Amino acid sequence: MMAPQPIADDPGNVKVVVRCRAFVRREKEKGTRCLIRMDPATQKTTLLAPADDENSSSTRRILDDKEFTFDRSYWSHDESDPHYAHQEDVYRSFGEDFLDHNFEGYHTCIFAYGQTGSGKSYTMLGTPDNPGLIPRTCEELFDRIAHEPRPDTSYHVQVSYFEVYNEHVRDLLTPRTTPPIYLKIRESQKDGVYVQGLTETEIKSYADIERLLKVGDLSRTTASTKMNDTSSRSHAVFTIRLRQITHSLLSDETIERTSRMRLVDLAGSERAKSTEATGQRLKEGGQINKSLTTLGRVIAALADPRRHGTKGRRPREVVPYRDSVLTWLLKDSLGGNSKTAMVACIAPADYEETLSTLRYADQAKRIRTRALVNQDSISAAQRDAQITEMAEQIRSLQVSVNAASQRKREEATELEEYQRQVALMQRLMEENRQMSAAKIRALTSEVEELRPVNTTLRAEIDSLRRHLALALGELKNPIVLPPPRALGSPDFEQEEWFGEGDGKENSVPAPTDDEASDDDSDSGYDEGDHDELAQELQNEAQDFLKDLGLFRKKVGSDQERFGLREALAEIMGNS
Ligand SMILES: Nc1ncnc2c1ncn2[C@@H]1O[C@H](COP(=O)(O)OP(=O)(O)OP(=O)(O)O)[C@@H](O)[C@H]1O
Repeated sequence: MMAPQPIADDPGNVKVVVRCRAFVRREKEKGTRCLIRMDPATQKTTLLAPADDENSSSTRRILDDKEFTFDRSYWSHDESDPHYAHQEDVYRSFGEDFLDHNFEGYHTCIFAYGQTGSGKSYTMLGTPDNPGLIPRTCEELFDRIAHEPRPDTSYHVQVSYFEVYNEHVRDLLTPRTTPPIYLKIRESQKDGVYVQGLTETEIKSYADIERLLKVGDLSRTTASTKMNDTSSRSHAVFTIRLRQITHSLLSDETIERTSRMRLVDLAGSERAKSTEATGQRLKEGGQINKSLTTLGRVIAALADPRRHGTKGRRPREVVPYRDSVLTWLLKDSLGGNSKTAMVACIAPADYEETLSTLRYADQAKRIRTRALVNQDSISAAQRDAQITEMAEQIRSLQVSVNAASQRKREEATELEEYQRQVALMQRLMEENRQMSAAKIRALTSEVEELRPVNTTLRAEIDSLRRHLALALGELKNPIVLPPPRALGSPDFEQEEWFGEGDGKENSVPAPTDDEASDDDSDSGYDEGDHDELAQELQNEAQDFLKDLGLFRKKVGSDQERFGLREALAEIMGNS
């Protein structure tokens, strides 16, 4: 759809009305005097200075009567008064006009301002018996749609409801959550300032709206303060969006009007002293006052006649919309494309607070907005062109969707490949694990097989050691045997003699001349031969022991590698 084209520019001032409520029980009990006078003929509102004993001002200044003139002054203080303004009167003389503007295609905004407990919620929402501006406007909206239908027009109504609490935006048409969900504020060329993700509900009847209002009011942040049992601690913004699509058979033209009606119930301005607030209430009060002060600065900047900056005058002052969430959201309604009204609600017996409200309202009177009819009209030919353009758009979107799904498919293939690789890796790892287990099993059985060989070898080593020890002992202390002799030979006697000799046992016989000339090797008892043999045996034994050491080491390293600690430790212990 094309952006709505303005067909009429209606610069006008913000409409300001004031409403004075009745005494509440607390005030009646105190026997408070009413400080407000209203003249129905001139729409003048007079704030009377309190008597000395009623003066709550801390400075005890001399207070004067103050007079203000507004578009309307609603006297809702004394029901017996012929000029008493009922809820119906307020709607008929003021709210109804704004509904007319909506049907004409203008954006509108009505906001209620005033100190805490001054009657803002009563004016905007009212009670089931005395409904206020919001329900009355909605009821009449559907009444008009039902009873004055133009056969060539179709109507579409959407509503949204949110609150600004402690500088956060919360949807009132969704259930409360803990922690609360806060929505973001966005600004765009086309839509201006808007709340991102806000629920916009299509409405078919007033009954739907009644239901949604109940949901929203239950969700709204309220609390009991000294000034009001059910004090609204947030600013609540109820928005109705009306789309009227008219098709003229005569000109074959389609006209679409889109208008937005904002109905704002602000939180009450308050003095901590009057509300006796502490803790959370005091913090809320601080935030409420902060956003209302910013609203005051925005109003002051917009009301400043110099802001339109003609030659030689001071340049246009920057309006501090962005200094609070509330003013940012109401930017368009306060100083832009909107017909706007303010209902200043006042309590009948609070001079200071009422004076502040009336001054605020008096300043708002000077704000000028430039309301436009938000209308988009297209001929049949344009509509056809639009349809063609949209069809083209759909086609290109289809291409994007296809490309996106192709990308998705590719991503899916990549994912599949990844999963395949992971599976492969897992399989390889499993195979490795199985191989290691098999190796360990094989080594274990090898060790088991070697165990008896090992035992045998140990036994052999032991016996060899013993042999070696004996051989060495024998070499060191040889047993001398008589030389072999033929039986009956003449030397036999001599041999005996030799045995007795010099009485020494095992003494070496003196060699004969022949023997002395003989080579040493002939003798089996040569000392050098003994040493050599001993050395040889020793070396062999050492080699053997070295081999055994290597074998042990091998078994030890296998034990390390394959973790057969216990089994091998046992083996090693045995060896
Ligand atoms: N015009 C009126 N006629 C009768 N009672 C009224 C009128 N206006 C307000 N009241 C009563 O005054 C009390 C305070 O009104 P309300 O809750 O509307 O104040 P408020 O300005 O919205 O306060 P707050 O800022 O704390 O939310 C309520 O009990 C309400 O019923």
